Amino acid sequence: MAAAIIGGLLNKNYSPALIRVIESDSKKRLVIENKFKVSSMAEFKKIDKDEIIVLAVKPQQAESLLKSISTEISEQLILSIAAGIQIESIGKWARGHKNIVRSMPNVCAQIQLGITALFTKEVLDTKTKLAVEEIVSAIGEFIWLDDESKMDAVTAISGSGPAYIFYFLNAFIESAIELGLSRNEAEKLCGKTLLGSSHLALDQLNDLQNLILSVASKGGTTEEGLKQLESYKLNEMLLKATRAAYEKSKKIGLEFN
Ligand SMILES: NC(=O)C1=CN([C@@H]2O[C@H](COP(=O)(O)OP(=O)(O)OC[C@H]3O[C@@H](n4cnc5c(N)ncnc54)[C@H](OP(=O)(O)O)[C@@H]3O)[C@@H](O)[C@H]2O)C=CC1
Ligand SMILES: O=C(O)[C@@H]1CCC=N1
Repeated sequence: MAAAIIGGLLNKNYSPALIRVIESDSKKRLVIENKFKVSSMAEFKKIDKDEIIVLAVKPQQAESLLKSISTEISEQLILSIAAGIQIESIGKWARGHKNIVRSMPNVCAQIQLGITALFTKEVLDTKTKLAVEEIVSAIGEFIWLDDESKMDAVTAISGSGPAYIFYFLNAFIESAIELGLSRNEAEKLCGKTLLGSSHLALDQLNDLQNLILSVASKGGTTEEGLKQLESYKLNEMLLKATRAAYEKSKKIGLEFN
């Protein structure tokens, strides 16, 4: 995800000189430097107070990392993308630090079509708020949440969501092959169907039933397919899947916080 954010910023003509990566693995450091032409450090050192620290490690790595760098942090803003990790914990691990924004982006950030949810407990000054928004808009769109607890739902929906869509697309392609199409044909037909349908639906999200009806001609083929999806209760399965991800996000919160 960190690479996606860096890529997005560079794509928006952010100067590589403004970005520094902390990476302890020397081989990885070299790859990052070569790929993005940004500077990197093996470990966190004192930084300017108006720099933003993007916390992009795995949730289980956040506590030890923050504790180890807490004496180096002063009033910089910490922008966390770690799933489940609450602002209160980040503050605690960083010796009472307050200037924290918690966010949940998604993997579509890689092509700057991500959606990021943001939350902070602080009243950010305009400059800091704009700087945060500049970072997340480099990887797509963003929304501010009014309640941190919504972050678990966001994680289950737009954070994890791309994986459900990839899972669906993979199954869709396998079905197409099962019906006699070649892999190439199946990938092209299914991929473009998903892309076109997404674009069409984005304009009419409050009228999806109507869109469904516009495809499902009376007595036609789509009706038969839809009947099967309904009889296997795809909607209930989706609810179960998103609820499981939501509960896991809450559990990570409780476990590490
Ligand atoms: N993947 C996704 O779609 C999304 C992920 N997230 C969140 O983003 C965060 C990162 O996820 P993701 O990018 O998938 O995970 P990765 O494991 O790919 O990235 C985490 C990186 O942090 C590095 N790291 C660990 N400890 C340190 C340290 N002490 N100093 C410097 N670097 C360190 C890891 O290095 P090493 O491998 O050497 O340990 C690794 O390169 C997670 O908290 C996740 O919840 C949020 C939204 C979407
Ligand atoms: O699966 C995860 O835990 C992370 C958070 C959202 C997407 N990936």
